[in-house]
Amino acid sequence: MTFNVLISDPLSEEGIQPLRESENFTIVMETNLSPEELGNRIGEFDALLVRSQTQVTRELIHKATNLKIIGRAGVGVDNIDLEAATENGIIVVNAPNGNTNSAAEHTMAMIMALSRNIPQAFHALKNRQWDRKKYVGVEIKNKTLGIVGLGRIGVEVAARAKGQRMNVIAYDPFLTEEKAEQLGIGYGTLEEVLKKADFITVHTPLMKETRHMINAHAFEIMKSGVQIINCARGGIIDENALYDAIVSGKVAGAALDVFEEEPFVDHKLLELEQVVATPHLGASTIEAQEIVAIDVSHDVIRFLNGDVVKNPVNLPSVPSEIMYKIEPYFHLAEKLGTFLIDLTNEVAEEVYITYSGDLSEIEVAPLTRNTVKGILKRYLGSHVNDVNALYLADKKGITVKESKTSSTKGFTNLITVEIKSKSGRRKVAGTLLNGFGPRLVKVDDYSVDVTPKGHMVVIQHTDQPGVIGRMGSTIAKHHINIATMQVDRSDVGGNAIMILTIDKHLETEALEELKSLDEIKDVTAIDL
Ligand SMILES: NC(=O)C1=CN([C@@H]2O[C@H](COP(=O)(O)OP(=O)(O)OC[C@H]3O[C@@H](n4cnc5c(N)ncnc54)[C@H](O)[C@@H]3O)[C@@H](O)[C@H]2O)C=CC1
Ligand SMILES: O=C(O)CCC(=O)C(=O)O
Repeated sequence: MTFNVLISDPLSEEGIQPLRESENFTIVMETNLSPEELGNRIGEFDALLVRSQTQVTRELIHKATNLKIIGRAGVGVDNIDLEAATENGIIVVNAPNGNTNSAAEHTMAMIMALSRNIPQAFHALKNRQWDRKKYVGVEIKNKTLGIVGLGRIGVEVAARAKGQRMNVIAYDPFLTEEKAEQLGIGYGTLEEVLKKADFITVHTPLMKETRHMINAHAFEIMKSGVQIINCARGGIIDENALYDAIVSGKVAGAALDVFEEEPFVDHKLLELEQVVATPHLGASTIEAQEIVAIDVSHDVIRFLNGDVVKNPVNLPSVPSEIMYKIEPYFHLAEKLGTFLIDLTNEVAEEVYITYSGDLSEIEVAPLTRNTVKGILKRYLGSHVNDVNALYLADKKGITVKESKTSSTKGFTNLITVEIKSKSGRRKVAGTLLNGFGPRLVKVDDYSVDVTPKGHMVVIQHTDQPGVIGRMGSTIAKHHINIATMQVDRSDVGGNAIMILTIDKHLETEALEELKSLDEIKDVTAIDL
């Protein structure tokens, strides 16, 4: 199978070598498409690779009928409509580590440029003006750098600023006093950081919670003469409030790499001499571009070849050593879900999944997604995948609950799935037998031992002589071969269950004939 990959922003040629070298990938690099042209072409592609320029909107995603994966060669995914991608079962991956150093170095370069007026002085000199008085700067040694958002880049900026003998104070909702102490920096609330700092640099993602977090009120509580740096995302700082704060003299200068609207060429901020700016260059180094492109290329290859990705954005990431342990259960989990929803033959209202034995000690969220995928496939078809299974269940009002128990019931591992529907509850359980693969071991309270695979028939009947013979001859009449048969009963002469695996699908006519037999209470044909 060949996969078509569209690269719509400039990516490092060395970085996309893994894709070029993969036999089953066709690469199209078109970095100047208008939104309309992109919309017209996107339907041809299985994968889309972008940086921050291409806007992957809901509208574009709706046109992307074959798209399976969006790779963001960088960190921020605010140019991608994640909800629309998730809803449509498209996985989004990014490259969160490749440009950390470059962004931190750029931030330091901006702090230095700002404190010593380097861009302004150079600009004057280019215009043949030798002015030493006008461009007197400030030292950064012993000044306080306030960092808002102490993630990968924030931490690297802190280390570099300490190297420049700055005092560093940071705010991040996940930062603890102990962690700050380990890093040798101060720790404060947002307000404390804003009040104490001489330089303030933001390193959060742009989200609704961080949009305009540096606003008119924030500028009001800052020290007079504060300098502001934004190498994270335009929109974290309110540009109009920043303009006013500079004009009023409250803010002495600002260094901006990112803007609310990009490209940013015609804005009143650029008219202010106190503003230095770069056109979103934080990650623009040879090293960073190569690494981020390599990272997303590998994830695209992994995903389209059916392997587990390393940097999912709209799926929780699971460490590879855990993934290695649970991957063998994926098939079992999905088949249990499908088997049970077919048996229930009604819309699920609640789904309970219990993991026992070995599985009680590890992260099982991917198994829950696979089970729910197995269930929802029966309502929604192949459009359901790992990415959107839980999202779609939620949209359909289906509650999914996961629990763990160390009780093994004699199995080293056991997944029990129970569905509550309008007319009651039904459950199945399955195990993975070492060396023998998945087994269905319980249907409601009956014990069975069946490989959940292929064409199956579940027959509920009363336990009495002759049923098996009559059922067998009815099936034979329809030229269907029975491959395996499992029977269990509640008690002698009570309720019983028979599970057959057969060589072809049980057609309606045969099914109705089976149902009409006296002792038979229900028959369900299941194709896994
Ligand atoms: N200018 C450029 O070219 C580049 C910009 N970036 C941008 O830098 C930003 C940070 O990147 P990373 O450090 O890799 O991300 P990260 O995810 O490692 O760190 C983000 C930090 O922000 C914190 N945070 C979230 N909400 C917050 C809030 N309300 N207040 C304070 N902190 C909050 C998080 O707890 C996290 O620690 C992203 O927006 C990314 O897009 C990244 C690379 C290059
Ligand atoms: O692709 C780029 O150059 C921008 C990098 C960036 O902003 C990010 O990684 O979030």
